[in-house]
Amino acid sequence: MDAGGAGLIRLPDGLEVIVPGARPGDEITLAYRPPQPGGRRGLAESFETLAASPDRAHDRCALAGDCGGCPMARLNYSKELELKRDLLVVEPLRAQGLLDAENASVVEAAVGLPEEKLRGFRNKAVLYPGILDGIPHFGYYRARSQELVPAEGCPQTPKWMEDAARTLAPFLTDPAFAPWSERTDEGILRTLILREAPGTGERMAVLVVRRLAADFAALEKRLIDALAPIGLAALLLNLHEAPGSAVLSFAPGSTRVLLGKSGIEANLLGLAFSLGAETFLQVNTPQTPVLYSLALDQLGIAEGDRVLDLYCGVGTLTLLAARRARKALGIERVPHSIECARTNARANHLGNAEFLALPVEKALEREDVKAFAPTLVIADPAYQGLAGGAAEALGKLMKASGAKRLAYISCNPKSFARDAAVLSSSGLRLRSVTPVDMFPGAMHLEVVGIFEAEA
Ligand SMILES: C[S@@+](CC[C@H](N)C(=O)[O-])C[C@H]1O[C@@H](n2cnc3c(N)ncnc32)[C@H](O)[C@@H]1O
Repeated sequence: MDAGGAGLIRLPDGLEVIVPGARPGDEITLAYRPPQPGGRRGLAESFETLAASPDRAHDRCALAGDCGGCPMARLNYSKELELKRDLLVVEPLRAQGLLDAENASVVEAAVGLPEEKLRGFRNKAVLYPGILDGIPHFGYYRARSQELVPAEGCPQTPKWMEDAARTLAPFLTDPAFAPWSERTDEGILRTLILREAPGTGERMAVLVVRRLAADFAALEKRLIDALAPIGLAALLLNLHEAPGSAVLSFAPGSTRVLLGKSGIEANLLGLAFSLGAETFLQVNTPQTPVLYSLALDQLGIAEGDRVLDLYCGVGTLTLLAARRARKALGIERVPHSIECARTNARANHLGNAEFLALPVEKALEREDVKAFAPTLVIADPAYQGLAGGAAEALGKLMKASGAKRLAYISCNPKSFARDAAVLSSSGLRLRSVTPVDMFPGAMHLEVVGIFEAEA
């Protein structure tokens, strides 16, 4: 398979042909378009399966072929984990020269979900409205397009989220709730965000609107009544007037409460966290504590440690680390997340956790951050990884402060491999890489990399 989840055939002359929909182990006949002159890869125009791969799964997702979000859901789960580990994690590390004879076995087997948790694991769904063949629906966009695929039947989505979407769909024919079109800028409703707080099960819905219709107040009452059986703890309205594909508006005053509270309360590994409309939290409920525990256990926090948590969001890992350490310092560039982190620290009576609202690449150059002199570091960056010189600056800071270990959690093994090469050349040894599957079915793996300071 290629890294996008399509089948890939290697011909004896070294050329490759991409066969979307085919799986490793399938026996097929195909017609294909050869590569462009100078190119290496051709594309299948059609294919016929003579014998299906023994690793094919037929019952994991009925939408897998149509929606394109989970190309791996047509394989059995153990094969999916094995392939994703090799394609997404081993290959980029090898390309960076990090898997030499000495380091060949640093990549562990991928940690997957138990079979019974492969359904309904999402705690967040971002659904788009649309009218398909005259019928109103909420759904996901088909991979690499803005074509709507109705969400009904998506195995990742909990049933109550499907029920909420089904309840609201008929309202889409009301002009005060009509689907917004990015192309024409007509309509009202941009997205429906549904969230469920891990640990407590509290439910939230956010209606993101491009504009408010004059008669929205009348509709509001009917929406609230219709949603009553869903048992929402929070129903919010987010006014998002800017063009573009950002899911909601972060502008002050853009979110108001229609029903219940302004946020929901989560409990993660025994600590309480407030979730607002826009708060970042890992989307996979059963796998989040697995990921965090693995990173914190492998970091090996002792009572006297000073833990620096980079890209800390609302302080989830900072506070979990603070519970085991002498002091923890979280750094994050979104000021609102830092406010939430401070509130979360107070709510959990963790007075040994502090937070700074700064871009990491700038913070690592500051004297007060250097003076914190961490003994251990956590980094959990966004897709871009330790960007803007942060990898080099982190290597220097860890050396200067004599920090023992770094736990680097990454949602993008490619930028992880790039950063691992920089960190390795600044005196940190890559001890282990554990892939953790946060998105079964999708071509995605999270990794936890542990780096040790060389003696
Ligand atoms: C993958 S999230 C991790 C959040 C947190 N560790 C958690 O598990 O909930 C990455 C975080 O990095 C923040 N971020 C992105 N770029 C940043 C930068 N240059 N400096 C600081 N924070 C940044 C994002 O706002 C986001 O909260």
